[in-house]
Amino acid sequence: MCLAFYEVAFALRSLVKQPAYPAIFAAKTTRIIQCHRVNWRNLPEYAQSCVHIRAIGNLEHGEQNSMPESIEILFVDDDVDFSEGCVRWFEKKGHRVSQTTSGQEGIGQCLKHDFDVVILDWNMPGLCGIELVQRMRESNPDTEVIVLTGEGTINNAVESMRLGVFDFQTKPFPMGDLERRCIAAVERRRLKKENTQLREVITRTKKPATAIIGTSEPMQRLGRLIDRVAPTNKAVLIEGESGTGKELVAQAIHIGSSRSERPLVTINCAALPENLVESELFGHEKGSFTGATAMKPGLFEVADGSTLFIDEIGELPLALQPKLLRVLEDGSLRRIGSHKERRVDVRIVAATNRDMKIEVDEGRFREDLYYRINVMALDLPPLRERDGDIELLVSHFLGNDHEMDADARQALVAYSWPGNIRQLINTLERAKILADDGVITISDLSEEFRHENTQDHVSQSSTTQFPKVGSLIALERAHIAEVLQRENGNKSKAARALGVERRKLYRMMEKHGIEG
Ligand SMILES: Nc1ncnc2c1ncn2[C@@H]1O[C@H](COP(=O)(O)OP(=O)(O)OP(=O)(O)O)[C@@H](O)[C@H]1O
Repeated sequence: MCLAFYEVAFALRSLVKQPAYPAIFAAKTTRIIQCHRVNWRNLPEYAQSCVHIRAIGNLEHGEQNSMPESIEILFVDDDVDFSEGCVRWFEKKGHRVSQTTSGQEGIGQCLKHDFDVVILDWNMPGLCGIELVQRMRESNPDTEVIVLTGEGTINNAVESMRLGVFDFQTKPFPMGDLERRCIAAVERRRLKKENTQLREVITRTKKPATAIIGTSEPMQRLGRLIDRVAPTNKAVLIEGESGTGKELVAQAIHIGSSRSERPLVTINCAALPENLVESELFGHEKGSFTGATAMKPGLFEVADGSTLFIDEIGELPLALQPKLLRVLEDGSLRRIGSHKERRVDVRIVAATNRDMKIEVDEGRFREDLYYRINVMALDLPPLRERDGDIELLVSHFLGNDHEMDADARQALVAYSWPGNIRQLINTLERAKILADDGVITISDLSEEFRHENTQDHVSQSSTTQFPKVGSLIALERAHIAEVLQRENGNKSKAARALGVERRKLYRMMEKHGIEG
């Protein structure tokens, strides 16, 4: 059978003539409110005249979604026979269904659990329809609400749409259609979530993923391991010195997984003040601490269905480690200030430049968490151990507008690269600026490259270029930049040299706009 699918919209211009809708008019002027699919025959006559119908497609039964996934549904209806019938029908279809007979209980359940869809009756003793929908939307803004009522007045329909319910239907309503509406509601929920994810990721992503360059033996081995591990759902721990490309490897693992259509979400534990890490990862409710002016989902929720890359996991505060362990064990978490248990499906890829075994031995990292994140370990070799890769990387990062003479190339190949690929990129960027006529010579490289094979890259003659006159802030900036350069971008070493914690160094770099 071929079903015509209609999107029915109430044209506001007509509705505003009805005194019952001034609030909508004030808020949305000429916009059209979506009313989704309604039973045309059930609409009161005057409503038909102000309804705009647009066919959005013809679908064969079952064509819409070949195999509906299991949906978590809550029925709130005081008609026990009706809702028990619904529960049985939906359970047979493989959905997970709960049921309550009062609005108050329904809200209680929603506070404890994150349902995909709530199907509720409009007229129940105690809370009226509007109040119930309002409270549901407040407590669970992500849950889609479908109203199924015996008294479908246009007034109620419009009020519910205004409150953001997904659909408003009158009883009796065929079960098959109700299931299709639930599937569509879950799709809207998924799209909303994806939208949040994308926005979050866009604000965080500095640049698109880069190809991993390197044909040396250790890099070929790494490539094979990435191919093996990427399609699994297993947690991966990437270890390696600073600047060896750990973030790039995390991106490659995500791209090679079945989650690649969703964005990779990243958090750097060292770049955030300790007290913000928990809220970033797990989210918080409004008012749960000073400054929590609005509810905010954490990155675990943002990464639901995708991969979360936890950079510098060795910096994760000890007090938070049990909470992370719990998500890894059963996918459950609670936002700060909330009793509600939420479930997420997130793959963890973590990275560190610390020796995690030492962290465990010295009591800074929980052993049980270490084994959870270390299901598969990838060890990134330092650049000095990648035979032949320096030449490839130099050619790649030189680009088409610059050349390099043989002496300069030789100096780069002979160098030990303590700051790895990041240092190599910075070295080339600097040399490109200094090069005459686009040709880089040895004189365009800094002092340490001119002394072949020098391991002591901290040149005695390299003096800090402090501004002669200037503010304390400018002095601080110059000093941090100089120490970072001297340590070839290695933040752990730079932090040690500056006598501050790594986390503090990140904040100072951010404050001064120093790139890492
Ligand atoms: N094999 C590679 N091919 C091309 N570019 C690379 C490669 N490895 C690293 N890079 C580049 O080097 C820079 C540093 O890499 P990345 O940030 O992934 O290192 P990291 O190991 O995560 O560093 P940190 O530990 O300091 O966070 C990035 O610009 C990255 O794109």
